[in-house]
Amino acid sequence: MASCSSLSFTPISSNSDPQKHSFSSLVPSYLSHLPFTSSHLSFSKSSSLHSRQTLFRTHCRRVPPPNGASFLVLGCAQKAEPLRIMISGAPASGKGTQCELITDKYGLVHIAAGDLLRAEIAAGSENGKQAKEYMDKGKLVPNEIVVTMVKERLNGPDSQEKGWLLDGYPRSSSQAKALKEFGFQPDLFILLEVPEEILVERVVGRRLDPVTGKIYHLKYSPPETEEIAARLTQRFDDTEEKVKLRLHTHHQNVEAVLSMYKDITLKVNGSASKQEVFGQIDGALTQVLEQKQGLWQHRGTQQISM
Ligand SMILES: Nc1ncnc2c1ncn2[C@@H]1O[C@H](COP(=O)(O)OP(=O)(O)O)[C@@H](O)[C@H]1O
Repeated sequence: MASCSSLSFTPISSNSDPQKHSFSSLVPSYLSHLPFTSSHLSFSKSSSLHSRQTLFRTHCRRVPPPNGASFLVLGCAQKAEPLRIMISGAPASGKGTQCELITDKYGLVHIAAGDLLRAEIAAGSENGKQAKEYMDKGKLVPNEIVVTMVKERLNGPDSQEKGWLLDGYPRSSSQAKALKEFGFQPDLFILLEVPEEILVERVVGRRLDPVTGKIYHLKYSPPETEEIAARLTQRFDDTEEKVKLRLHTHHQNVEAVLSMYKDITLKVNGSASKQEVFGQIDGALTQVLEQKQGLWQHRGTQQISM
């Protein structure tokens, strides 16, 4: 349901004071189908339009009198639903880099299945111990561990409010189906495509600065100082042997996942520069946002004029 940050009703042929009326008495059944609830509405003696959130539209429309009273709906600012995006690609295809650029611009909550699993390992939990055995072999961690973990993050209030960017999930059709059953449907599925020889080189040279969280590449994006160079770490599964296993797993599963999202898939050449890759993704996200905005405008107009 859309949220309406504030709506003011001002009676125009009634003597009544809107503040004395409850939502249900003031706005009976003829408005009850509007895409917001009474808890989202506020009444005001004044006719000002308050808007506290990022809003996409306002209305100024006279509502036909159903029961003698006549109201001018001065403003309903609806918030379109936030973006829900999935990003997929082989190991080192650039998901992390693009996720950073996307979240910076669109404010989505970044949920990376691999990061959630590494956090479990770092915490020494039972799930983490089990997950590590699979990750060491470049295999998918069982759904019993991954699905619940991801679902909980998607259900978090931040993800619900700001929208989400799901990275590295789903990696199999069963994971995609589980997500669908829980009612999570993305607006766009981004697939980064990079030739295998580039991927292996990227993975083997990839390093992490544990202090800043920044990712470096020994050849393509070397650390700025000797001090940083000295503290860089390598992910335990970023070796040539393990990345080949991970690539194998990726190729085994990617087609099945893609087939579930084929209508909303954006394939991007991930071997282009990071700005070029982001340019394509950004263009698609802008379009999706415009479509969502248009949809809400259409729905709102339809419902208000009923
Ligand atoms: N959705 C998932 N389902 C099962 N296992 C996963 C999932 N996401 C990540 N993993 C495990 O974590 C490992 C690291 O994942 P990730 O950090 O996304 O790196 P990459 O995509 O480069 O392999 C994977 O090789 C796999 O073992």
